[in-house]
Amino acid sequence: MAQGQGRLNSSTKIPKGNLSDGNRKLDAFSKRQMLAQHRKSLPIASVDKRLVEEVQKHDTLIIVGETGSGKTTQLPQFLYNAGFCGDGKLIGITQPRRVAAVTVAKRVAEECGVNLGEKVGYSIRFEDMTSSLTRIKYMTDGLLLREALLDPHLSRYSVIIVDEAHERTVHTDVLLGLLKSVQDARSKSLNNLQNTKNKKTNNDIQLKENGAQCLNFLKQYQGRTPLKLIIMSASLDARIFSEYFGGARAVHIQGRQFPVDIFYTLHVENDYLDASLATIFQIHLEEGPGDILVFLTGQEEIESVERLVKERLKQLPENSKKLVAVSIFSSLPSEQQMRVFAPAPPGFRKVILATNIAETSVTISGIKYIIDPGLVKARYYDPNKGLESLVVVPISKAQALQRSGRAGREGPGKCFRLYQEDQFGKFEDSTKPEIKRCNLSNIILQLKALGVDDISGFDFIEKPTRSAIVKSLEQLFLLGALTDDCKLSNPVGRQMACLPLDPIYSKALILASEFNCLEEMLITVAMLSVESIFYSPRDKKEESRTTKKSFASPEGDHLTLVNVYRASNEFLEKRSGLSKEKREKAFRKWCKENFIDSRSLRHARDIHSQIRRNVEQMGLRVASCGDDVLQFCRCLAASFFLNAALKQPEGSYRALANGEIVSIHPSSVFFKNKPECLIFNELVETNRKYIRNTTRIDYLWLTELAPQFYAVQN
Ligand SMILES: Nc1ncnc2c1ncn2[C@@H]1O[C@H](COP(=O)(O)OP(=O)(O)OP(=O)(O)O)[C@@H](O)[C@H]1O
Repeated sequence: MAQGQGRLNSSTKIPKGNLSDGNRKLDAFSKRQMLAQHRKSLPIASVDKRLVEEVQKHDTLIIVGETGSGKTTQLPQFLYNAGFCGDGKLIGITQPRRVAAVTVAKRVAEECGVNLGEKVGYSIRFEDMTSSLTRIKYMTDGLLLREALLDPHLSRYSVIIVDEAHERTVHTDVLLGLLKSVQDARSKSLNNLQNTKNKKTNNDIQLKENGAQCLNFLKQYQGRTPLKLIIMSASLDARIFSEYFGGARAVHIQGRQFPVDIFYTLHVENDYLDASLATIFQIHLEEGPGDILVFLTGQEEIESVERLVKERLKQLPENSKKLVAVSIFSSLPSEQQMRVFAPAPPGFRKVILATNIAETSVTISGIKYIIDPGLVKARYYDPNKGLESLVVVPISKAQALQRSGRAGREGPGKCFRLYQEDQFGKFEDSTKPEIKRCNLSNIILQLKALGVDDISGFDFIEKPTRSAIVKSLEQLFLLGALTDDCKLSNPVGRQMACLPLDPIYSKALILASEFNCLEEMLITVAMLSVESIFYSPRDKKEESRTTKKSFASPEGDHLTLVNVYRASNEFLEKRSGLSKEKREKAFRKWCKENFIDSRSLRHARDIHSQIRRNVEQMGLRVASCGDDVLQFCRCLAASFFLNAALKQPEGSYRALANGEIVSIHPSSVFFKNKPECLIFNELVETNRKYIRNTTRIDYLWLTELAPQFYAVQN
């Protein structure tokens, strides 16, 4: 286990006590009293008036304050109470992650004593929990960008708080640029109106006399308040943001609630999974009560540690077995993610195995111990090769601080860093902005839809490389989303921008309505939007392979996914008479027997209903190609032509767009029986360059269906 000395100390302390345990026993009234007391004890509470004044004085404000000091939950309430929601305006708070938006909104609704969706609500992709009463709205940064498509001046908002800005997600970065221009536009239009008002009141007595005109004018005037923008985090370099916003004011909130002692290892840990496991059990057996949060790099790793925890528990004496493991990662459906927030059964300790999804913003009640191996899985995109790689890299200092900050929120905590202190010293201060390492097609499509034609001229806080912009523009042009002069095409580009999907998937849906196979494509896109439908336990590899074959389509992985989805439909329809619980139980059993991840399939079914609604609203024709699966394969070729590959003599493939030599992923139906030509969904580099989700196509279709690319090149 890690050893060392405490590093963080509290400057503000409140009496010890486990709020959530107490809460359960209290009635609603005393619960509210307790919440009110808790609110008062937060470090931010002592500076509430000052913060409100700062927001009143400055249009842009940067707030840096310790983790857990109360920024996310309290500031919106201070602003609401100070009258920032007059005229029915909203305070919007963006989060980089869905789970944070949902859980923080729930907490704030509870603190305000209202039902979620009334005064306090949240909105995330595929889920809206707001109403006409909502004034404090938590949402993902991506969602606010989408809102700007419909309301370019974000006129419903008086304040926007961009929380956890240190994460520098591509959405946060673009949002900052957009908010800067919205602020500008709103101030200008306000000045114009002010001038008009002055002129009119000076020269035009009629205005005062004409009640209707005056009322109209006032309405117009009041609708255009300046947009207040607040940028927040516990770990951001205020200087960068301040410079970007023309010397915006930055304030620091002092103090944290409870101390978190930091421990480092004395030696380098070569096997961090083994070290994590050892630390979990050392805490469990030697430390006092309190739950554990472990940061791992991905689903596979989480599932393997979960299995190892269960195995090791079997070897412990009966009185030491009271430990439950729960996991959280981004591809889990929201309702499954929420399980980590439920208390452990009485007398049990909970260990949460999480990716960096639980790194910022969230408070998980009961967490006292953090285990941080110091690693994260990050996506890197090479625009020249069109190659995405998933690489495990060291975290930044900012991330380490955020991770330790998940403890010390309800009482003192401990953070075990499974690396040496001098290793920590070598970590980058902050995380490399995502915009510098991701495929930009999606974001460029959205910017175009927002009317930003000159992407290179857009005021990014940090500009992506020119080659990344050019490559993405080229891709969008080839997909038909842009015209020759790089404007959004009508209707295809506009329709693509309306769908909350990767441009290539949106294009596949639009084309599918022409190929009469939108029903199959909707299923395919939904199934591809979740991590992995099939799983194969180590001890049942052969059995799971045989079961998977029963769904396999000779055309490839896409129709195999369609077969799984339809089989689940059939299964559920036959049990439509059962109660919801019984049906769900039967569904899970069926999934288990078929080596299907029930959580992923449930999630895919939800996504399917959402995007089906989207395409219906757009007026696309939803029809099935029935047995004419060739139509579906041709449609895949017409949409994924940029991802076509040809078999090489030695059995590998050459990706036609970039010449990369790639292998078929072992999970594919074509792993052994390889067709001459295929299209794939993903090209990912892990230990090799793999293509995943493939369908057999005829090479000649490419020139016929995508002449814009193949007729020129070949
Ligand atoms: N869901 C919750 N359950 C229990 N306590 C909570 C919950 N959410 C917040 N709290 C309490 O409110 C405090 C302030 O939380 P808040 O999220 O506002 O802090 P923050 O300053 O935004 O932290 P961070 O920078 O880590 O996001 C927490 O430390 C915790 O004590």
